[in-house]
Amino acid sequence: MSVKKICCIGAGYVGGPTCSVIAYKCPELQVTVVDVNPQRIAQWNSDELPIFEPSLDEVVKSCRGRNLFFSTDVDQAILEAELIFISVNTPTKNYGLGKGRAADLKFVESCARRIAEIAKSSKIVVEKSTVPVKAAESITNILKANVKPGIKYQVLSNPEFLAEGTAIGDLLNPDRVLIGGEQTSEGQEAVSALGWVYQHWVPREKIITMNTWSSELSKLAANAFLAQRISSINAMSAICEVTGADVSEVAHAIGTDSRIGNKFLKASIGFGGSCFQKDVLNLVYLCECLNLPEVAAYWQKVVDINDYQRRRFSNQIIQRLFNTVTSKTIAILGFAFKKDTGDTRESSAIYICQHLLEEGAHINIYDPKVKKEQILKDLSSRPEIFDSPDRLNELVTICPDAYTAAADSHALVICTEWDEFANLDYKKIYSHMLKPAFVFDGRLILDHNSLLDLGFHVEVIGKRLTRDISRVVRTPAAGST
Ligand SMILES: NC(=O)c1ccc[n+]([C@@H]2O[C@H](COP(=O)([O-])OP(=O)(O)OC[C@H]3O[C@@H](n4cnc5c(N)ncnc54)[C@H](O)[C@@H]3O)[C@@H](O)[C@H]2O)c1
Ligand SMILES: O=c1ccn([C@@H]2O[C@H](COP(=O)(O)OP(=O)(O)O[C@H]3O[C@H](CO)[C@@H](O)[C@H](O)[C@H]3O)[C@@H](O)[C@H]2O)c(=O)[nH]1
Repeated sequence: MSVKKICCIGAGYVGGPTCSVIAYKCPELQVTVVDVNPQRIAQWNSDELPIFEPSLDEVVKSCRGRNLFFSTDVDQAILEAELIFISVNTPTKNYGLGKGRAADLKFVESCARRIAEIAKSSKIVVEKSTVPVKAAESITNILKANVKPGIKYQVLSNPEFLAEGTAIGDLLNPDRVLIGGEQTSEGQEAVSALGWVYQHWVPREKIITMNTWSSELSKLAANAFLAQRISSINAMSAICEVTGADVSEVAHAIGTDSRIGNKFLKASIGFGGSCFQKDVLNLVYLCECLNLPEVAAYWQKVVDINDYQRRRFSNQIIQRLFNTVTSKTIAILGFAFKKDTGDTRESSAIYICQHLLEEGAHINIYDPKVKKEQILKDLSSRPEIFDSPDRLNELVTICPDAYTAAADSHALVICTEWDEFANLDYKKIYSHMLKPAFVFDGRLILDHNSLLDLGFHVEVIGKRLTRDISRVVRTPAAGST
């Protein structure tokens, strides 16, 4: 089947950037991204895109209206396209069977049903959303059960590996593109058709093809391995803080082993984002359903350690502030789940702020890209913390910059590794904070010795660093040798 028109259902963090890059690299293809959310589509058609992603603006503006379209007319786009990406959200189920672990596939299923109802010609349906193994089989069953005469469907798995904040670079220069399909001649023809789209810019050797189930599992496996590395280094960070070892040195030492590699070994306040926790829990649930309880327990620990790391960090703040933060003011720098994105889904900052709010702390929050309404919405996800509706607004202040957030605060907490936080005037910040002034670096981005010299009490993940210890280390005292 030759592909001329592509439709993508779901104009989110994946559908939007992925299809913009396809349109950018394949000018002869017409790409239409559709969504049921009219506000989102209006933003994609405006000067202020619904998501912040470096270089996304340029890519969208170079092809929007030429061969890239954003629309709410889902049916028309389905009707016209030969190839349809399903790129809708697959959140953790919050009801019924598998609640809190299984992926909720209701949006994926509704797309399959819509395609079956609308299509008047054969389609290649591409599962771009992250799904449990065998989801493609369910999509195929729905399509085939509703098939009209003369129409044929092929369902492919083509998971997305982009990371937010680097999405455009990841899409333009992917480590690999994975395509899973049926091991039949029609299946392989569909795999080739999708491969042809990517071959416009991705070298052929980076396009990996396999059976559908391997492809689906590979996506969950990749995220589970990445999340597991973070939980592993964060578990090491707890040992470091007790023993006096330095987690960055340990990460460097193990990362030079080419079998381990040096990426994804940055200790932190725990991984956030819409994917890692959701996908690891999805894997845990899959293992339980497959009667593999030991395997399920193994992966569950990756999430448990992440929860532990977040709680450990907020407990450390409370302990260092003389065991109480009640009515104290704490400045939180960064609310997004990582730098270079405005996305806050599952951000560790949410959990840390909620722990501090539970203790009655006042918090001043500054993030360069997250909007006030989003922060307040995220923090109110646990209404039981606030004994009255006004309490949230009483305890939380959203600030226009880091200096305002820090003024008159007892402590400054780095939650997101935004570059600008490393270059602030900490002398000025110190002079406007209450004393003793504390800095908690949850991302290991600050110059800790300079902060100590300015008079701050400094606490960092994975390293015991007090003013006194630092002095001993940096200026060997007489008689210490
Ligand atoms: N965010 C990431 O970085 C990332 C990376 C790789 C894979 N993924 C996976 O990709 C999928 C999408 O993630 P996302 O972050 O783009 O989600 P998102 O929530 O940003 O976007 C999903 C969009 O789908 C729309 N939608 C839902 N049902 C629809 C329907 N029936 N018809 C039309 N539109 C519909 C929603 O309105 C929403 O705008 C998920 O499975 C996710 O796990 C995400
Ligand atoms: O060494 C590290 C690396 C990351 N993180 C944290 O881990 C989280 C996730 O970061 P990252 O993986 O860079 O961003 P995501 O956008 O969540 O991307 C992940 O999830 C996507 C959705 O499935 C996949 O497509 C990507 O390949 C995968 O990296 C963030 O909170 C990071 O701060 C650390 O704490 N330490």
